[in-house]
Amino acid sequence: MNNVIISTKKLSKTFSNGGTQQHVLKNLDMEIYEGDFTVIMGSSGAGKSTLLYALSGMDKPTLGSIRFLDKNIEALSNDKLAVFRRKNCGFIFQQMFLLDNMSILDNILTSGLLISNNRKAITARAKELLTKVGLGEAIWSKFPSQLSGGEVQRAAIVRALINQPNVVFADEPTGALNSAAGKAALDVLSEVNNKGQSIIMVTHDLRSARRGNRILYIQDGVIHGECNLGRYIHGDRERHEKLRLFLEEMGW
Ligand SMILES: Nc1ncnc2c1ncn2[C@@H]1O[C@H](COP(=O)(O)OP(=O)(O)OP(=O)(O)O)[C@@H](O)[C@H]1O
Repeated sequence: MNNVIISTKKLSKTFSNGGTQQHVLKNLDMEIYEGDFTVIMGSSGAGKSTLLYALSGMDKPTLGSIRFLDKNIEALSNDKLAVFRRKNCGFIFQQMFLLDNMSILDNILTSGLLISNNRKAITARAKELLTKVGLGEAIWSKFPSQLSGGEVQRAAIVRALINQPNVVFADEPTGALNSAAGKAALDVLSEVNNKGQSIIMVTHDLRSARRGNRILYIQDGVIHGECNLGRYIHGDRERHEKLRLFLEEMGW
């Protein structure tokens, strides 16, 4: 088994909604392994996104700790956390908008140049990734407002991957994509995972979920079950069936 890259101890997240308290994550202990494509599933409202935000340091837990590499991220100041995230994390979240006043390519280069000053290499990588997700040259100079939702989503995926982060956090990365565009996006995620980057993805979509090698099912604020599928192999019907049976058992 690979090294642990993120672990939580008694992780709790409670929201106060109009005087009532909602305990979404409850004393949750879990580990994420380096190099894994971890998928978080569960019913709507179970707390999948809440968990993803906590693991990635986008949101602070109410109680408990999150060890990410050699840092307890819940204890970091906002500035230190921002530096840590920039160095180690890529985010594919629905609400992570691109900057409106910049072209698609510039949006991606701006992220890339935050941690590297090799403009030539960053530009080449950006163009390669854009092409892989199906965004050809014709749209590189367009502004986000001139693109469809699915095109923006694919550009956001490239932006998340440009710095080759240790961990890519993805929340329904294919949510706005049709079948072909979704496959292209998932192929890029599988490819970077095969090269060693860890991925943690929340999804409801079976086609996306079966890319993962480890599926975690969240229920009642804790990890209720897990399924190890092994590395993704294209066209492997057995793994699809194994995932389907696991989800059926979990009551999905
Ligand atoms: N910022 C917030 N303030 C108050 N309540 C919140 C907040 N964020 C999430 N919640 C509540 O916490 C619960 C879990 O939300 P979360 O988005 O993590 O669920 P999810 O499993 O990702 O759901 P879905 O699959 O529907 O996206 C929901 O009941 C939601 O309303």
